[in-house]
Amino acid sequence: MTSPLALEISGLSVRFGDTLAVDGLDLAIPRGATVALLGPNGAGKSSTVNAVLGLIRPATGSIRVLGRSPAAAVRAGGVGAMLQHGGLPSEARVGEVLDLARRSFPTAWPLDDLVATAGIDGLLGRSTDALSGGQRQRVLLALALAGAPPLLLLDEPTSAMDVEGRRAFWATMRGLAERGHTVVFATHHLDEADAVADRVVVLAGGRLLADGPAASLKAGFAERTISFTSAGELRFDAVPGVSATERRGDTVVLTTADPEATLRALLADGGRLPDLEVRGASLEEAVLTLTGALR
Ligand SMILES: Nc1ncnc2c1ncn2[C@@H]1O[C@H](COP(=O)(O)OP(=O)(O)OP(=O)(O)O)[C@@H](O)[C@H]1O
Repeated sequence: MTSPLALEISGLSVRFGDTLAVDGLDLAIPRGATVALLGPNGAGKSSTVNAVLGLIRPATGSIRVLGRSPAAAVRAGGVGAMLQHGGLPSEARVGEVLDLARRSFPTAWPLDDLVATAGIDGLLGRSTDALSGGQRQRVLLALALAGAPPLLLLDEPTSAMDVEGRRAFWATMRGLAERGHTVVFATHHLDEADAVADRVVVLAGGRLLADGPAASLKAGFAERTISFTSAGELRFDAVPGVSATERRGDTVVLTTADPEATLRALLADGGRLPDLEVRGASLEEAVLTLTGALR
């Protein structure tokens, strides 16, 4: 029977000498999910991705990819990857490299659609040595997609892309997810993870800290931020609910566990709050708090 899971990781540990890069990781990712791997530098994201691709041998644990061993899944064209240090052959045309990649898979992605999906229109005749960082990443994406793999593993895929390139890239990923592909990506762009992933996995020191929808992660943080313009030297420490105050130029930023009580007090007696904004924790704040970078 075909496994309903794209990825099943049990008790995975990866060791480099004295460094335990991944420490007892359990993760089950169903087919069709879009999952972000988050965590600070050295958290173990790349080590996990590399182990799933069969590029490094785990110290302990087991990994099943589309119901098979990593090597068998990769051999069968089940997995496409964009790695952090992925390279392109030198002195070749993009079109030639792509042709070669497509020919090596049992089912190649149709060229026209592949070019449109990866956004590399106009680059096929270019030398691989004459690409910008963002163009290079899109060509690497096209190579990852060449075999129409059900599972995509992307390690910081947008790190060299400009804002427009990122937007286009994530629109492509959403399209792939809608077509049933499973997308697992490591990133430091938490806003992107929040917007794109239906599930986020937070690692630190090789351990799993959180695993669930971004909304549940953020909901665990009851505090809200209230900001408004106030030029005076008024102090807000004693306002009900307020646990921290900060002034950024003319803007006052209050952190409160009870936003209703805080606002009621601020607006009492005809008080005015120009440019008022109330917002919940961002995914960035939630992850930084979880990983201990914020109090
Ligand atoms: N080839 C290697 N040899 C020795 N140590 C390594 C190797 N690769 C990774 N490490 C170590 O393993 C730990 C986890 O690294 P990993 O690259 O998996 O983290 P990461 O979460 O991907 O970090 P980043 O966000 O910086 O890419 C780090 O302490 C790192 O120094």
